[in-house]
Amino acid sequence: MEDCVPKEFHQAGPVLQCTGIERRFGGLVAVTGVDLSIYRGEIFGLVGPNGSGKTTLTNAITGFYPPNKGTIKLDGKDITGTAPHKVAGLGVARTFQNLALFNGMSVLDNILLGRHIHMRPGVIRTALYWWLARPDEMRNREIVEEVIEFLQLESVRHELVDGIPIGMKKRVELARALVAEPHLLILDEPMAGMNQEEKEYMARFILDARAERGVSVLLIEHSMDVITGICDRVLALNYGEMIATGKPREVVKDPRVIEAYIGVGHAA
Ligand SMILES: Nc1ncnc2c1ncn2[C@@H]1O[C@H](COP(=O)(O)OP(=O)(O)OP(=O)(O)O)[C@@H](O)[C@H]1O
Repeated sequence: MEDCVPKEFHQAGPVLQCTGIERRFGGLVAVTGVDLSIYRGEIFGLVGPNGSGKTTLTNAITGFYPPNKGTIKLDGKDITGTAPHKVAGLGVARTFQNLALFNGMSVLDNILLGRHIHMRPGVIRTALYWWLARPDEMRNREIVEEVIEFLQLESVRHELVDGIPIGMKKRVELARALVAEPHLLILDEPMAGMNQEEKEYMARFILDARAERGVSVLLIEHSMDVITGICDRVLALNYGEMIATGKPREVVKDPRVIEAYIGVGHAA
């Protein structure tokens, strides 16, 4: 697997290393024997048919469903089983397959929520507002403004998220993840439900986030055009197991991947 890591990423070293990951739900083995390394600055794709274990793997990494077996290292440090809020505090941000925005709140307020991991509450802090809390608040506002501009959300900033189109909602979710200033960004189907133009915008934003904000990305995506267009490497899962890994153009042509998607194996 390491053989196909482009040289520039290999030199930068891994940000995430998963080894022998297994997660069961009762008798169901959702993910088993998964090894995966993401290098600094890489955009790493995760593909597989519905129910193949992609979300379960990301839930294991982010601490929502800790693995039953295996280890997860972030920046070389073992974080296996670490609680989700702590994993977030270590620089991992994610978006969800089903939008997790707060309806009834504005775009701006939804994005501001992404800063919560950098907010330090406390009685003394509040009492010393001008000396301690205010600089933090200014930084929060500054980064939020920066990300709103970066993702071109200016025109909808005061609108309720309920009323904006799906493509914009997905962008708001990305904004909320980016304001946390992550170094690893996990995107669970960020282009689901989008039209072609919206997809192209989102692909551009992901590439720019890597280039301008230095994030590494784990991208779950069904569209093979997107995978071959923006990912450096890709891992394909089926029934919770790794079936192919490597360069996107090779993985999408792999007969096991084609079979998994077409469902030939399911019929047998
Ligand atoms: N909380 C849970 N409890 C029980 N089973 C679960 C749970 N979460 C996932 N599963 C099961 O684990 C398997 C893998 O599901 P998972 O959602 O990880 O797949 P996926 O590849 O992300 O699918 P999709 O593309 O549809 O999102 C499925 O059989 C699913 O039903």
